[in-house]
Amino acid sequence: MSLVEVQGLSISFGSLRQPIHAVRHLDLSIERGTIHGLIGESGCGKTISGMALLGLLPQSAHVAAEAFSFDGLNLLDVAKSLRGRRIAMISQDPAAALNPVLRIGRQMDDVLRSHTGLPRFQRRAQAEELLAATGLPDPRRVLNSYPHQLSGGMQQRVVIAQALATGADFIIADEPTTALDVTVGAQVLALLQRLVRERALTVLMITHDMDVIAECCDSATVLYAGYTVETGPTDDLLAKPRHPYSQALLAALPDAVAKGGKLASIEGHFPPPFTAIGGCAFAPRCSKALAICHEAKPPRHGCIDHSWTCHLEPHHG
Ligand SMILES: Nc1ncnc2c1ncn2[C@@H]1O[C@H](COP(=O)(O)OP(=O)(O)OP(=O)(O)O)[C@@H](O)[C@H]1O
Repeated sequence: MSLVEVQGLSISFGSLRQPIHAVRHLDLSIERGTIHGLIGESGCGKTISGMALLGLLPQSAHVAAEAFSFDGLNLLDVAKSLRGRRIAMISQDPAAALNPVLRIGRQMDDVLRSHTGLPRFQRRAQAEELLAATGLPDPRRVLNSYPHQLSGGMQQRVVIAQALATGADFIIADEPTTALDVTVGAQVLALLQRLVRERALTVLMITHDMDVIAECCDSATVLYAGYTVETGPTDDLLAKPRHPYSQALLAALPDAVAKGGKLASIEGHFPPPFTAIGGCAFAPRCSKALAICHEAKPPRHGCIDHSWTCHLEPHHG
C-alpha cells in the first residue's frame, strides 16, 4: 500500500454558487521511502494540496475526495493529529520558519521537548546529532547562533533538522530551494535524498522547476489547473511525457535537464480558478486539441505506474 493515496481530491473556496476551485481533481500516490514530485505552474494548486495533507486548510475550504489517506488513515479525519508527529513541512523561506529572536539551540529544544520524552541533557545531544546529520559542520556553534547569523542554506538545514526532531516520517517540502542559490539548492536536494535513504523518510517535493524533479525525484505528478494530468516514474516522464501539457513543459525547456532552466511560459493562459471547466483544462492551450477536448472530461490511459488523462489516442505524439 502506498504511504499517501489521494484520489479525486477537490478543494474550493467561496460560495457554492461562485466557487473558487483551488484543486479540481488531484490523484496522487506516494510510495514509502521515495521522493515524489508535484509539479505545475504557479496557481495550479500545489501548495493548497500540501496544506490539505497537513490538515492546515482554512475553515472556509470545501474539501471532497474519493480517497485521501496516509498510511491507511483517512486524512480528512486525522491530518491535524498527524501534523508534527508523522508529517512535517519544509517551506520555501527558512528564515520565516525560524524565530528570529531565539537561538537555534532553544528552538531545537522546544521541538524535541514537545515530541520526545528525553531529559534536557539528552535533548542537547540529540539536537547536535540532528544538526550534524543535516551536514552542518559545527553543530555546537549553530546551536548558539541566532537565525540571522546563519546563511540561507544553513537555515534550511536547521529547518530540516527540526522536521527530523519531530520524528516525522513524511516531509512535505514546498519549493525548498527556491530562495537559495543554485549550488546551495542542489546541496539541500542531495541532503534530502540522503535522509530518505538513511532514515526511511518519504518526501513530497512541491516545485515548479523540472530540474528539481530530474535531480532528486523518483516519480512525479504533473498538475494543471488543479487536475492531475500525468503521473509516473521520473525517467519515463522525462524521456516520454505522454500528456500534451507535460510535453509542452519539457519542450519549453531547451535541454531541460542539462541547462538548469525553469518552466518557460506556454502560449495562452491558465484558466482562472473561478471558471467551470467542461472538457480538458489544457484544451485551450493545446496544439493537438480536438473538438471533444473542449467538451468532455478526458479518459485516463496507461497503467498504475505511469498514467495520463487525455482524449488523444495513447499512441499519439
Ligand atoms: N484561502 C484561499 N481562498 C481562496 N482561494 C485560494 C486560497 N488559497 C489559495 N487559493 C487559490 O487556489 C489556487 C491554488 O493556489 P496554490 O497556492 O495552491 O498554487 P501553487 O500551485 O502552489 O502556486 P505557487 O507556485 O504560486 O505557490 C490559486 O488560484 C489561489 O488563488
